[in-house]
Amino acid sequence: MTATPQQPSEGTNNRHPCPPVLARVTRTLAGAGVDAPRVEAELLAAHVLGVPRGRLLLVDGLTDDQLDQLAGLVTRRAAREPLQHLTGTAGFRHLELAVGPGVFVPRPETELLAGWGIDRARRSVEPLVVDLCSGSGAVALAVAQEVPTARVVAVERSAAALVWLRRNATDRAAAGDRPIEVVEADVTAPGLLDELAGRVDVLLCNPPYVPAGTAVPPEVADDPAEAVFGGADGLAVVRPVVARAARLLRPGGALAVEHDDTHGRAVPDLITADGRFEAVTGHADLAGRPRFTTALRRRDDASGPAWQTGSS
Ligand SMILES: C[S@@+](CC[C@H](N)C(=O)[O-])C[C@H]1O[C@@H](n2cnc3c(N)ncnc32)[C@H](O)[C@@H]1O
Repeated sequence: MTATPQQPSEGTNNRHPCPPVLARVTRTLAGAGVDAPRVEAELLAAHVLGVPRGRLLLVDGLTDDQLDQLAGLVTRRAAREPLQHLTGTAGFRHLELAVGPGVFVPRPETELLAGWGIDRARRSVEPLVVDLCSGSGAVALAVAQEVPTARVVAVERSAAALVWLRRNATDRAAAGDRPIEVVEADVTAPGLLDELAGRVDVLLCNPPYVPAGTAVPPEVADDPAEAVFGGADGLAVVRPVVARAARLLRPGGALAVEHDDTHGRAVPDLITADGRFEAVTGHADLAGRPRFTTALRRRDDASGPAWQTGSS
């Protein structure tokens, strides 16, 4: 799309009607290899106009200034800057989260993991839910919104991500959701949240899991590397998280861990091999690829409950 505003045509009152603008933006984004160019064209135009996407065609076109602003955003998006960094927000289930450089942009596939966790949490009266590797707070805040009786603890290590997490947590609390507890910590640290050992009802985690060296699309390259890459085999954070989950969950408590689509066997095997889980189940994402694994903390722990012995 050209950044030069068009001359207003007679009768448009200095307005550029949306349909042809959207068509041009769509062509530009498609040419840049953006996956859903029409949807993104509409989202960018809606952002500039300050209206919901569904109301775009009811708007009386864009002004010259708005067209300029849109052209600037389209240029950046065509250079594959993430859409959510341009709009400053990311939708996640029923939430609109603030995101930007320094924090992982929440993905639609993680909504499924969050939904599974929410369903499990609703089975307890006042569930204790832990979200490890919390990033923007997407999973933790979705639970807090959808399970108002839940006590939710969100753990994140990155100072940059924590800024967004705390901002989103403050915004949601101001909107009336039960405040979540934000913990700055390394989820692989021995002793993490030991004070909750054996008491957690649901533990959710979307860790960095892409094997180091894997080629990723430009938008993913804009996410912080520590949010994306999980060591040589992609399991460097998953392994200690599973051990920690076994220690923190109560008997019968529920675990869900997101993983790479190449780990559809490795993560269920790893959880099973721990010996403290049962009902280990793989789940696919919206595209049908293996995406997260769930399990329940065994009630009959033959090796003795780790949460009583002090081991991790
Ligand atoms: C894939 S992102 C997930 C963010 C969020 N849960 C979501 O689903 O959108 C992984 C997050 O884990 C954080 N992280 C990576 N290693 C960590 C560690 N050892 N301890 C705590 N957080 C870590 C990263 O900073 C990043 O925010």
